[in-house]
Amino acid sequence: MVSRHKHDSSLDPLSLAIAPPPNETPEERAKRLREEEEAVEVSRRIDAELKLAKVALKKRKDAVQVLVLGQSMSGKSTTIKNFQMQYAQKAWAEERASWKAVVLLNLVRSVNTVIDIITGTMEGVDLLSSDPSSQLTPLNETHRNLSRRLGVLRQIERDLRLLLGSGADETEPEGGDGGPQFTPKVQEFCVQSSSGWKGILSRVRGPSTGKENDVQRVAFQVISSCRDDILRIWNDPGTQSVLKNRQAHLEDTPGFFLNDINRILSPGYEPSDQDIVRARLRTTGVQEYQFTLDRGNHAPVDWIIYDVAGVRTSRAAWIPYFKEITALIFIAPLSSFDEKLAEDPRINRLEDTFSLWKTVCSNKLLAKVQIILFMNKTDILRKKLESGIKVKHYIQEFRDKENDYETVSNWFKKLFKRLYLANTTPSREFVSHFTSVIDTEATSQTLVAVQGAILRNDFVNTGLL
Ligand SMILES: Nc1nc2c(ncn2[C@@H]2O[C@H](COP(=O)(O)OP(=O)(O)OP(=O)(O)O)[C@@H](O)[C@H]2O)c(=O)[nH]1
Ligand SMILES: [Mg+2]
Repeated sequence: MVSRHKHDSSLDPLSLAIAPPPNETPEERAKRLREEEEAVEVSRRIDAELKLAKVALKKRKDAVQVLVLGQSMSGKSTTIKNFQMQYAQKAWAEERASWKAVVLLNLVRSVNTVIDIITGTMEGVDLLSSDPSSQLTPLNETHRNLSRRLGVLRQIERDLRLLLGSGADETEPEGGDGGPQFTPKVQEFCVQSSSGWKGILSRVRGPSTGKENDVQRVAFQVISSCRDDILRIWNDPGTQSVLKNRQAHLEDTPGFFLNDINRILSPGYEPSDQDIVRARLRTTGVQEYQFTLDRGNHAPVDWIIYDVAGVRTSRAAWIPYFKEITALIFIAPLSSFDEKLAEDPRINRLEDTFSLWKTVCSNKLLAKVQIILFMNKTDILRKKLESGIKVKHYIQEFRDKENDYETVSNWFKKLFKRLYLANTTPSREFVSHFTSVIDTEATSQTLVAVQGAILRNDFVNTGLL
């Protein structure tokens, strides 16, 4: 019969290994016990962290994940700002002050553009056209003096750009043209940041002190000291006539704040919601925003929205997100029918958008993803058409149709729908909205509709409906 031996630690190699030394002094014993306690504490902490990571991963998997896509300047970040304003009011309020530096940068950039055009005209260097009639200018010595005095704003623009990082530059660093298709440089551009604007916030304000950044403070002072000169040069009929002659419609360019200069330079200025949606800062890498959407009687739902860079060289960074997402919002700026891509002036911007749209609709990884089209910048489209710009001069297929807003916008919608139906997976519905995402009130209605549609679709896909 086999008898059970009482456990003998002298026979157990593990017990032997961790047993205290035979001649341990009281100090050594105290030290050993302290170290053992610390080790237990570290292990407990790791367990807790692992548990938290697991919960976070599950939360992420359960979240509604939305990718916002479109070419650069289409209005992706502005759409997400609307989401933030509506559903993440605390973060929105905390970040408000950080937009001041962006507004100031946008403002000085417009002034510097005006000065570039004026000095170019005065020196006989035609910046925007080769029209010989433009050599006759209504400019004089006053313009020259004002431009010279405002030269100090060049340094202010440089300082603010440095403060705000690479997104403050409209041009991409050197690096090849990927074309409208996705290039294979995924890793290189896949810079994930979960901080979004918070990164900028901490750069603009001291992260711990919350005090206004020196660069921003000096910029505000210098721009304030130039206010009268800026107003004189901007409101001058000669300047306006030169700008008109050069077809430099500054008022319609992103981040235009020259008409708000008195308000912006008043003491204690803080950007309004409208200022923030109108401010322009290019997205670099991928930024992530999280919201919890309260749904009245239903359980709240977590949302993760990804904002990506739209320039051609960054589009490869979109692909890894295709596998994760629930829905994709595609932003198509309709007003761009007469513009060229900044990164490749040979390509019409609307053609690039159509080409991207086709690629997205036919992408196999997105076969089950709900796609929602925002036909954006309708306010600028309307203005352009009313000012007499003819669509047929840029898109021949439009032919001799009426050049009014209703006809043009509905014709564009038909083109998007036709491309969609020819390329999408069967039974996926075509969902589209005409938008002007700087109109926050109208956009909030659109977002409610989008939210409902995405949740409904998600429930159907997960078998909950
Ligand atoms: N007038 C008008 N301006 C808009 C509209 N949508 C966006 N904008 C402006 O256009 C500029 C560019 O918008 P963003 O949201 O930064 O563009 P984006 O698609 O994120 O661009 P990238 O980050 O470069 O990819 C901003 O100054 C916006 O205020 C619109 O519907 N109407
Ligand atoms: Mg952006």
